[in-house]
Amino acid sequence: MPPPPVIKGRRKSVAPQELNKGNKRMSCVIKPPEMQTKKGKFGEANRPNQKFFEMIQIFRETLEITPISTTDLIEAHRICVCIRKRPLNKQELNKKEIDVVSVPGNGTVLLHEPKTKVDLTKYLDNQVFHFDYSFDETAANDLVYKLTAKPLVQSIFEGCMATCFAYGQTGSGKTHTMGGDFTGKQQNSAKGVYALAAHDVFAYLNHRRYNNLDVSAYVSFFEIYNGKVYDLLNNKAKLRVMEDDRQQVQVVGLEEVYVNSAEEVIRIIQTGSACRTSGQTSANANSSRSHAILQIVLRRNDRASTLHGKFSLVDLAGNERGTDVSSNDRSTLVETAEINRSLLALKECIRSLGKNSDHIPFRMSTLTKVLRDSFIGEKSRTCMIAMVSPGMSSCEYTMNTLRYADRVKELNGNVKARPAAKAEDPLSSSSDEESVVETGVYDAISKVADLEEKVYVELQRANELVKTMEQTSYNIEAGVPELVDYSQKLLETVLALQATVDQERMTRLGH
Ligand SMILES: Nc1ncnc2c1ncn2[C@@H]1O[C@H](COP(=O)(O)OP(=O)(O)OP(=O)(O)O)[C@@H](O)[C@H]1O
Repeated sequence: MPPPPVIKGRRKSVAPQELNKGNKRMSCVIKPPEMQTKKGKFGEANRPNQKFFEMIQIFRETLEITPISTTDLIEAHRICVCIRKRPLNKQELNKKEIDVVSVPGNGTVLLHEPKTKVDLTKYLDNQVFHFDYSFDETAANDLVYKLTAKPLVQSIFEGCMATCFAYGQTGSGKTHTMGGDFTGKQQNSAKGVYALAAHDVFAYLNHRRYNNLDVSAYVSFFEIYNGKVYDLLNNKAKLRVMEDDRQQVQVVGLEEVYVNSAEEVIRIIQTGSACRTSGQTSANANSSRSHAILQIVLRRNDRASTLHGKFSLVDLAGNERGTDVSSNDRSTLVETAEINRSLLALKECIRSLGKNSDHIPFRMSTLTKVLRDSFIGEKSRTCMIAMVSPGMSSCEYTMNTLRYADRVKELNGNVKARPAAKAEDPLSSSSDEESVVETGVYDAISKVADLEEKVYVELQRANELVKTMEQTSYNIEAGVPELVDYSQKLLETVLALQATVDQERMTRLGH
């Protein structure tokens, strides 16, 4: 068996080429006879998947680990994407689940996918991913916060619209990261990204550098479930999302509470979280099927309470809903379509922001609609913390999470500011030619945009239809999956169409 590659040193600089070329597959095969000791070097031989466990251990022994720490340089990112792995939990340990995720540091994450060939030879398909930061199971919330959300807090004092997303499978640690860690069933709200950000907001508010800003802080907390907005600070009142002529999106009637200290914000978070989970049973845990959004808003102390900066912290719905279409339950299918749409739209909006694209597909979901500010203009800052569960049984979901985060990250680093418009030279014939070509491109783009809008309207209709059908007693079980499937395909077509147009435009404009 060839030795697996070694990861050395700091990210991108001294890591071996194989791991630096992007996301790679590496195979590691162990033939059965080599591992037939009853209780060998790696402990219990009666663990299910013991062979895979041993292969992963052998692989890990070759990895050079560079632990991440609070003293690491914090790089300024307009879009930051990182991965956080949680430890195996009690249940997983009891089931002797094996840990298939390695985090050697420097932003690298490896997923060791256990595979079996037709001749029953077991092997690992090792997938390598690179992100801005990667946190292993020992990383505490404050370390994750310091490198991800903390830089965004300061940005809102500079007038930015900052957004931090917690993405991942149910049970992967989104709420643990955002809302605080658990001791038994008790959540320590003071130790989550929400609370740590609130502390820093007040630290900056009281700092002399921002004394002259004359702003105050306000908090709102709401959730989006099945495309509808519910106010968590007002007994889950259902709210409407409206867009005015200037494309400004408003959540009508959303409670915005003036706050004077971090402790007040923590109390509000506790009230909102309690409201979010009230009335739920374990069979109806819609907290993992809804997106929760905490917004800390800075408003000037003028008459109009003008918006100065905003920090949106989003605990997203479990992404396994996005892939789980096997269920025949109608409401689950509708939910799935909705979560699918919002997570796809979110990815495309962040990618459009990364590409400096003029067209941001924010209308594709309620989530992206209410976060429209976050995707527009030079003053947008985004951070995505993608959580992964380490167990072998979560392997497929973990791969989905890593791929999603990777797509969000894909264009990062290649982002250039758009070049200033060239002054027109009436004597230059080539400039005439160029402008003809560009006009052609823009015509094409606007035609495709119209088409896209029409497809979107159709998509909305299809979804409305699903909802209406859901409310009737007519037996429509067979029709719903087809409709959901149809709307999903339609959405994917639209997004692909839009990606092609954006790519074309970037190429023609020389980006
Ligand atoms: N980094 C971590 N360290 C220790 N325990 C963790 C970590 N992340 C998550 N856990 C534990 O794992 C369990 C599930 O985490 P959590 O509730 O945060 O998942 P989630 O992704 O928010 O799920 P859902 O989508 O259902 O809300 C909790 O008991 C939590 O305490």
